[in-house]
Amino acid sequence: MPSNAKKVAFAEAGERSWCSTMELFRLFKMQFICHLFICYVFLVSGLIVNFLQLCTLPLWAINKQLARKVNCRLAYCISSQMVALLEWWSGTECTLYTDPESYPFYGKENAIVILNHNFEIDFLCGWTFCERFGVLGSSKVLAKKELAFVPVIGWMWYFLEIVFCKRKWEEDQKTVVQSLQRLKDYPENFWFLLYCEGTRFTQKKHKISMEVAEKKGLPKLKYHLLPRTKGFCVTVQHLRGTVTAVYDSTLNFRNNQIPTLLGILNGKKYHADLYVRRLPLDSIPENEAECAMWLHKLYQEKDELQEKYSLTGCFPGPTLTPPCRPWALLNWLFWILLLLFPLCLLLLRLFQSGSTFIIFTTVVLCFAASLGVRWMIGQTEINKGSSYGNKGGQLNNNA
Ligand SMILES: CC/C=C\C/C=C\C/C=C\C/C=C\C/C=C\C/C=C\CCC(=O)SCCNC(=O)CCNC(=O)[C@H](O)C(C)(C)COP(=O)(O)OP(=O)(O)OC[C@H]1O[C@@H](n2cnc3c(N)ncnc32)[C@H](O)[C@@H]1OP(=O)(O)O
Ligand SMILES: CCCCCCCCCCCCCCCCCC(=O)OC[C@@H](O)COP(=O)(O)O
Repeated sequence: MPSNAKKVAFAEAGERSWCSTMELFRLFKMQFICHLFICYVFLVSGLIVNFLQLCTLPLWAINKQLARKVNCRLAYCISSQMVALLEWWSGTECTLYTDPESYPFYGKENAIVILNHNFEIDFLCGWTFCERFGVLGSSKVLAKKELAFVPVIGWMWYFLEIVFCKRKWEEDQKTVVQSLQRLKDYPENFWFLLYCEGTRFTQKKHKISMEVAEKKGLPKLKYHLLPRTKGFCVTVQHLRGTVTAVYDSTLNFRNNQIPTLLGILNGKKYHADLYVRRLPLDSIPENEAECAMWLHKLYQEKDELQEKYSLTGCFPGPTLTPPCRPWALLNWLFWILLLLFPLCLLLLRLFQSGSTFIIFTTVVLCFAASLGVRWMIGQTEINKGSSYGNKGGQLNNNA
């Protein structure tokens, strides 16, 4: 065989074996036993971190700023595991479309992030960008109160001073303002995420919110629910002087993919596109009614952008994707190695004991834990979402 043909045959054989290895790895990632192990690491490490967070309580009285910094690092141990799952396990790619003048500010200032709420893993893509710009541990959100009770993540959020709301303004106003005031002297750079739509997009919620838009004389949106303006206005008002910009962010997935957390756990690769516009906070009106109108106008622009994306399959402008950092993976590997040994020891002891009762109890406990994790994953699923936004509600005259 001529040497060139030999080289080609060699390269082809190499490629074939690479492909079959990747195929095996793909099948491996879909195995239930892998998911069980990932969830075991997440749950046990999460509960350890929650316990350590609890131990920082006395520190808050002595040195509040130090306690906050410690809690940011502890929270990173939990949230970065989910980011590692997205980046390294599923291999999902995240592309950032933004202008080069804004890029140097990301991660170097406090900002309010506005994001569309259409996907089950939009929060995870948000976290991924937080990780890449070094603000994952300190990232904040205006979250619905129900999430505070989710073990691990919800409990971690208490110590991160996350702002919770019941989505009933009369009850929320006081607590939301108090929580925002507390962030004024936060010792780490943070991004404060606001899903102004207040709930995830469903056809029913969209139809109802467009009826509200019509009654308010606002233009209809095709890809977004009508934004709720109170949370945004109050955040801008109370974080003025603390945050310097609003990051108007729009997320989409290539080829009309509908990503899910279960898909990520199964190793399914997605491609996320995020478009970010940096808007200086000074450009946002101080007057509440004007601020609300500003937000409605922003959502009209976001809607036009989504229309462009659906026509062209990409956002306009340059892409400047921050590189994937190794820390999330290293943190995950650390917990895997730490928790693998006691698990093996436990399983060994279990089978050595030969006791049917102990083995049965362990199987029942594993089953209960996996049901618990399944419930947690359910929190991210749109079809299990709340009924908030399914009713039009009363209208005031001011938009
Ligand atoms: C460089 C990279 C950049 C970016 C990277 C991207 C992101 C990374 C950033 C940070 C990551 C951080 C964390 C992420 C991790 C996890 C996040 C996970 C989840 C949390 C998400 C949630 O829980 S979302 C739900 C909770 N949040 C919100 O609801 C926020 C928005 N809502 C508000 O602001 C509300 O105003 C409120 C909650 C404060 C109060 O709500 P309420 O309903 O009581 O009052 P409203 O005044 O808003 O509503 C009444 C008015 O609305 C009109 N109305 C009635 N029906 C409808 C309807 N169906 N649709 C629209 N409007 C309606 C009604 O007429 C009233 O009108 P008024 O004229 O009287 O105002
Ligand atoms: C290493 C990783 C292991 C993964 C396995 C375990 C995964 C456990 C995941 C728990 C995730 C809990 C965090 C939930 C964040 C959900 C964000 C969200 O999207 O909330 C919805 C609200 O905005 C609106 O709610 P609706 O009114 O639409 O209803």
